[in-house]
Amino acid sequence: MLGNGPVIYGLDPLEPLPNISFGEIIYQTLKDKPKNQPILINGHSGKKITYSELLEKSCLLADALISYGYGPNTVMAISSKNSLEYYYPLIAAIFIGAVAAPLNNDYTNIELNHVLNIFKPRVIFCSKDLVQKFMKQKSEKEFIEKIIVIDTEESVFEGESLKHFIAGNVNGSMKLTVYRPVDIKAHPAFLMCSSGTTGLPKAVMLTHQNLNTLFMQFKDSRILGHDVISLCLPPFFHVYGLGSTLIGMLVSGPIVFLHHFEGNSFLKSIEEYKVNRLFLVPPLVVYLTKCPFLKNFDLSSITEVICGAAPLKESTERDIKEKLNLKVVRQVYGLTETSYAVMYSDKDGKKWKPGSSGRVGPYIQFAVRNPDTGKFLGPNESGEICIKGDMVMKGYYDNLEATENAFTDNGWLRTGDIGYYDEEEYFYITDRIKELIKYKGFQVAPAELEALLLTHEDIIDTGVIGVPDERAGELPFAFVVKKQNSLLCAKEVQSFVENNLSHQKWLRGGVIFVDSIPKTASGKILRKELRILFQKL
Ligand SMILES: Nc1ncnc2c1ncn2[C@@H]1O[C@H](COP(=O)(O)OP(=O)(O)OP(=O)(O)O)[C@@H](O)[C@H]1O
Ligand SMILES: O=C(O)[C@H]1CSC(c2nc3ccc(O)cc3s2)=N1
Ligand SMILES: [Mg+2]
Repeated sequence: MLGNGPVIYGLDPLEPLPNISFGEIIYQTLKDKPKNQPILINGHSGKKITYSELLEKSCLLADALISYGYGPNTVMAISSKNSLEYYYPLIAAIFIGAVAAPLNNDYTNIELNHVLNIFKPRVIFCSKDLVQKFMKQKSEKEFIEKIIVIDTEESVFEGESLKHFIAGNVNGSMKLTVYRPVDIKAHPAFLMCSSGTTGLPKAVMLTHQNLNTLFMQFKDSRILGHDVISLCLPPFFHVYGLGSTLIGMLVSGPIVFLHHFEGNSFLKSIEEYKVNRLFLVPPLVVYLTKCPFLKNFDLSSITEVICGAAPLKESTERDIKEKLNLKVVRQVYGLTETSYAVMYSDKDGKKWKPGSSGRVGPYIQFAVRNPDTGKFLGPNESGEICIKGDMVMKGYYDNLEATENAFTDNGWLRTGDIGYYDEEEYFYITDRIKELIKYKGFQVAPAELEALLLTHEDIIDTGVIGVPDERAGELPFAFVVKKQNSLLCAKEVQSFVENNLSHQKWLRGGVIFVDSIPKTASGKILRKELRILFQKL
C-alpha cells in the first residue's frame, strides 16, 4: 500500500527555545557552575580542567582575538586530537561571533586541502604535532594569517603559543561582551565536516539556533539524565564527539575523554572515575562484549551505554546489556547535517526494542518518504528518512547546489538513509539509498545480506556490494572474512544465502575471501573501497 503517511513529531518540547546566542548560553551556564569542579578529564594522563578555567581562558582568548581584529564571521579552524585545550579556541570563537571549524586531525593533505579551500580559515588553532602540516598549507594559501599552538607554552616554528597570543593582547584584559547575532537562525556557529563515508567530506553549516536546540535536548530530562559522569571516545571534531562533550559539560556533568582507543585506559578510566555514561560506537561495544579482562575492573558505576554513528547489531545489543547488567543500551541516530543525534532509544529501557534507534527527539520532525513519488509513508513501509526541525543545518557551506539537492521542495532534509517506523513510532534504519543494489527491478539492501551472513558460524565479518552486470543491472557480491582454519568455500556461502533469502538477494555476483573489511573507525563499512577492491580483481 502506498499511503499518504503522517509527519512524526518528536516529544512535545518542555520549554521554548531561548532567543539568545549559543555563546550567551555557554557563558551563563559556565558562570553559574561550582568554580573548582573538574569539567574535563584526560583519561590517559589524569590531567583535568575546571569550569572556571574553561570560562576564564576562553574569555581571555576571545578578548585577544577581538584585539587582533577578528570578529563576527571570521572562520577559525581547530585541529587536534581530543585534548584539554580543545574547547578554549572553540568557545572563544563562539563568544565573538566567529565561526569555529573543527578539522579531523588525521586528514591527509588531499582532504585537508579540500576542506581548507572551502572554509578559508584566517586563523588555525592546532596541536604542536600538526604545526608543520599547517605551515605547509599556510605557505600555499593566502587566506591563512595565523597558526596558534594550543598544547604548549612555547612557540613551535611559526606557530605562536596560545599563552603568548593571549599575552600579546594590546588592549589588556577587556570585559568581554558575548556576541549576539541579529538572527540566531542564520548566523553560523560551526562548520562541521561529515565523515566522508560516501565521498569527500561535506562542509555542514550549523547555526546558533541549531546548537541552542541541541542544548535544550540535553536539558530535557526525558532524553538524558543529569549529574552523571560520562566517558567520551568519539573525536571532538565530529558532531558526535563535539555534542557529547561540549553540551555534556554544560548540562550533564564532568566528561572523561580519551584521544585514542586503548583497552586498559578505557576500562581503568571507567573504574577510577566511576563513570556512569559511555558514549560509544559499535566497534567499541563489540570490544566490551568480547573483552576477557572485564572482570578485572569494577564497572558497576555504568548505568547507560549510548551508541551512535553506525548500525549496532541486535545480538551485540543483547550481549552488552547482559554483560554489564544494564536496563538499556541506547542507540542514537543522527547526521552531521542534524547537529547531533535527533533520535534516541528510551532512557528507562521500559520499552526496549532491539535494533531500533528509538523515537524522535523534541523540536524535531521525521517522515519516511518514497524517494520516487515523494509520498510520505505509513508505519512499516520503507522509504527515505527525512528530517525537519531546529537542529537541521542551514545548508552546506558555500555550496548552494549541494544544499538544494539535500532538501525536498518542502524543506525536508533528505538523509539518504532508508528506514521505517513501527506502530509506536520507533524507527529502524536499514541502509543507505546509494548503497542499495539494483538487481533487475528489485532493490536489495546489502545490510540485510550482511546481517544474515554474520549469523553463519564460520563468518567473522563481511561487506556486500552490487557489481555491474549487463543483463541484471547489478548483482550482489560478498567480501567475507572467515574464521581461521575454516574450510568454508564460496559455493557454501552462496548456498547459505539461497537457503535463507528470496532469490533476488542471492549472491549471483560471487563471493571472495579477504582478511578484513575496510571500515571507518566508527564501524561504517567503506563500500567505496570495496568497489575499488572489486575492480582490481
Ligand atoms: N544509529 C545509527 N544506525 C545506523 N546508521 C547510523 C546511525 N547513526 C548514524 N548513522 C549513519 O551515519 C550517517 C551520518 O554520519 P556522518 O554525518 O558522520 O557522515 P556520513 O554520512 O557517514 O559521511 P558522508 O555524508 O560524508 O558520506 C547517517 O546518515 C547514517 O547513515
Ligand atoms: O565515522 C563517524 O561517523 C564518526 C562518528 S564517531 C566516530 C568515531 N568514534 C570513535 C571512537 C573511538 C575511536 O577509537 C575511533 C572513533 S571514530 N566517527
Ligand atoms: Mg552523510
